[in-house]
Amino acid sequence: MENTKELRTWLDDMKLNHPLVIAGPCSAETEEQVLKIAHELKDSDVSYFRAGIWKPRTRPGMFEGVGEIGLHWLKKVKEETGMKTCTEVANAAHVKLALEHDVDLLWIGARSTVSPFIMQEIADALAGTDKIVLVKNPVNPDLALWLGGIERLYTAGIKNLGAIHRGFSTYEKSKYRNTPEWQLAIEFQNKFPDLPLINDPSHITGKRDMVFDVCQTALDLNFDGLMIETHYDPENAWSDAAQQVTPDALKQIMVDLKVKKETETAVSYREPLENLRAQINVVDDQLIDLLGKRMQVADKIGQLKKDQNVAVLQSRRWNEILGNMVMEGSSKGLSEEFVLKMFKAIHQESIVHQEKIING
Ligand SMILES: O=C(O)C(=O)C[C@]1(C(=O)O)C=C[C@@H](O)C=C1
Repeated sequence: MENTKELRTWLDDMKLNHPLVIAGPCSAETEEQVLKIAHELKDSDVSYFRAGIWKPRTRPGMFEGVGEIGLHWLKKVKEETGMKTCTEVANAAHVKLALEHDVDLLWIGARSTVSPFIMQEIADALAGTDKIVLVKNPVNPDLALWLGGIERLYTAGIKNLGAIHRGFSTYEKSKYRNTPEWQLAIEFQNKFPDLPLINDPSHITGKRDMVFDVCQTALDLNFDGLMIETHYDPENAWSDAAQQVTPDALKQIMVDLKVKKETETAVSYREPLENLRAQINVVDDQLIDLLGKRMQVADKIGQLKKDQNVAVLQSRRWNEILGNMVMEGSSKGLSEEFVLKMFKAIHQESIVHQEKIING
C-alpha cells in the first residue's frame, strides 16, 4: 500500500471547516440514552455518532454491550438527527450485522488490530464495501502491526480508510490510561501523510479532565479528527464512566480548541523561523558530538572491565546518574519522563558499545 492523495478523498469530500468529530457514548445502554445523547449532539461539530454495541472488556462478568438491538437504535439516530453513525466491529458476524443495518462507519478496536487472523477475517467480511473503516492502533506500540492491519483492508478492496490513535498499554503506570507515544503517531504520518488520522483522547487519558489537553496536542500534530466519548450522565455510564464528557462539555471543547494552520508563507513567520532553526541545527550537532564523546569514554570503561573481568551493568552507578540527571533536568525545565527516557536510551547504547568491546 502506497501513500496517495486519494486516501483522504472521503474526508475531503465532507468539506468540513473544522476537524472531523466522532462522538457519542462508550456503550449504547438503552434506546432512550442513545437518542437523548444524539439529540444533544445534533447541533454541534459532530459528523458521526458513535456507540459501542459489542464491548470488548478486559475481564468477564462486566457489561459487554447490548448487541444487535443497538443497531436499530443507531438507525433511529440517523433518521431523527441526520448524523451518520458508527460502531466497533470485532468479527465477521459483527460486520455482517453492521452492514445489514447500514452503519456508515466501522472501526476496529485495539484488541482486534493485534491479531492478523481477526484482521483478515474482518477484511474478508468487509471486502469491497464503500463504508469508511478506521483501524485503532494495536494495544502494543507496533507501527508495522497497525499498518499491516490497514493494509489487509486495503488489499480486500476497502478504499475509504483511516486510523485511530488511542494510545498504548504499558506495564509502568503513568498519568494516562494508555500512553500516547506521540512519536509513533508522527512516524505514522510520515509514512502515510494522506491517510486520515483521528485521535481518541478518551482512551488515551481515561479521565475527562485531561481530554481537552490531549485534543489540543493532537491538533497541534496535524491530526485530522477526534473521537470523543460523550454521555449526558457520564458518572453513571455503564462503561468507562471516568472518561466520558457531557455533550455540553464536548461543545465547549470544540470552541476552545485552537486549530492551527499547517504552515505559513508570510515573511514575518519564515524569517525568524529560519533563524531559530539554524540555532537548533547548531545545538543538534553539539548534542551528537557530545554523545559520540560520551561513548568513547564508555568504550574505555568497557576495555577496563574486559581486562579486569568486571560485569558491564553497574546498577548502583547507573541509578546514581539517573537521579542526578532528573534533578539537573528539572532545573532546566525538562520533565522527569523525558530525562529518564533519554538516559535509558543512552545507557542502552553504552551497554551495546561495551558488549562489543568485551565480546569483540
Ligand atoms: O560506570 C560504568 O561502569 C559504565 O560503564 C558507564 C555506564 C554509563 O554509560 O554511564 C554504563 C554502564 C553501566 O551500567 C553504568 C554506567
